[in-house]
Amino acid sequence: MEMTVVEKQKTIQVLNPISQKGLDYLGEDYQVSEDAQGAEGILVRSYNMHQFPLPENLKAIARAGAGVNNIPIEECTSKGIPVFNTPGANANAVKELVLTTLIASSRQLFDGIEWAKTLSPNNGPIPKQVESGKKQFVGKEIRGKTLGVIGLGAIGAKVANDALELGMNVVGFDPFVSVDMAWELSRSVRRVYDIETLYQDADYITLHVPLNDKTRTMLNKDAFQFMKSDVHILNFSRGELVHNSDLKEALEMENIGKYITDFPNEDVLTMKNAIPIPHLGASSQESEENCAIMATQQLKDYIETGSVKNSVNFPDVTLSPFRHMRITAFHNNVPNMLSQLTQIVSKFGINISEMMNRNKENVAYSVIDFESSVDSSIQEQIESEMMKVNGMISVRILG
Ligand SMILES: NC(=O)c1ccc[n+]([C@@H]2O[C@H](COP(=O)([O-])OP(=O)(O)OC[C@H]3O[C@@H](n4cnc5c(N)ncnc54)[C@H](O)[C@@H]3O)[C@@H](O)[C@H]2O)c1
Ligand SMILES: O=C(O)CC[C@@H](O)C(=O)O
Repeated sequence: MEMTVVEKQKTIQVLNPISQKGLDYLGEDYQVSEDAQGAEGILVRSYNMHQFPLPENLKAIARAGAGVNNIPIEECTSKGIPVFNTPGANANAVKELVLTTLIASSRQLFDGIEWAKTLSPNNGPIPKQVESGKKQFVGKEIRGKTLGVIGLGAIGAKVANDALELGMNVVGFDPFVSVDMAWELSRSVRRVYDIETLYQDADYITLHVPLNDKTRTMLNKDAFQFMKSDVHILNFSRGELVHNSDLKEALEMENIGKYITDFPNEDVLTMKNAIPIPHLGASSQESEENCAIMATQQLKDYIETGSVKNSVNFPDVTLSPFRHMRITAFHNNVPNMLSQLTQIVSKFGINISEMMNRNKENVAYSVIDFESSVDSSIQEQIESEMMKVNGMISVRILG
């Protein structure tokens, strides 16, 4: 009788809806579950993972999106779990919504629509009421006005370039802009090196920075005091970048004009001249598919080969498939690690076919390919010896 050995499927836990186009990339060796039971990978969008107990067997987390402030990065690093994101995959979707709302708020479209919905035939013919009431909603064209873009990454650079095409003057601020993004950016964007100049010059300000300890509440009363009193501020990055009570006061006192945000909270909903949008920046079919495909591929590639692409806490390493066995080790970025690891391998009389080491800030990732396979008891011994090396965080044996 012929026996079929059924390989156990790997489990990927999904914490938010992930486009099926992305999940299809996992193939039949994987099962997708909302349950943490045995999960080796997690796919997540905006779910807040800070109080979330990480599954015991977890190998990696992939964020289908850009911002990773909902993930406990430090905890993941200390446990040797890479966190991936999908840079640029939703940038076009966000850019389109930023430009849409920039024009719509400038033309008082949101207020106008709300007013139109309140009209009643009891007060006379609707067309007559429209024509007599529309004068309250005379807006401004954006052509010839100045847009200040804070953060010139994947989204900010796209917004800046397209705003120029719409006839705006664009001022950009980003002290850490990457070389790739600097190449993307039109030379007509005027870069400034002090943010106050941007605040002073801009008729519209759009925020495209990550939320971190340096950017939290960066828009506060000290910032608002430099701005034009009719400035429109667009926040499609994160709510916490803006100081709530300072914002409320600035809007009440008409020190700023309007606040358009993709991140409404209890306070924002009651603020004068605030326009709440229910986090729709990345909610296009194309963007959801792009993010899901990129996140799934990166997660699967890491689980199966140890390759690292677009991780926020691991160094990038592109690896070709291995023939027999591969060891990946994640450790502190200290001297002599690779030689300690090769010594352990050679003690077991194993030939090494390839090895490499990459670092990122204070951590590093070493990969060693074996020229032959070894049985599971030797694998266990190698893993346990490597885990004893000073500075070692995690070890995986693949194959
Ligand atoms: N509304 C949405 O649905 C949505 C979608 C995607 C991204 N986002 C948010 O937008 C943010 C930006 O996304 P992205 O794809 O452009 O990311 P990105 O990493 O490509 O760009 C961020 C840019 O901000 C710059 N920066 C960092 N700190 C800064 C500071 N203090 N001052 C000025 N610039 C600074 C960086 O140098 C980088 O160029 C994300 O972190 C996320 O929070 C929101
Ligand atoms: O998943 C989403 O809908 C939003 C994602 C967005 O906030 C991001 O940071 O990429």
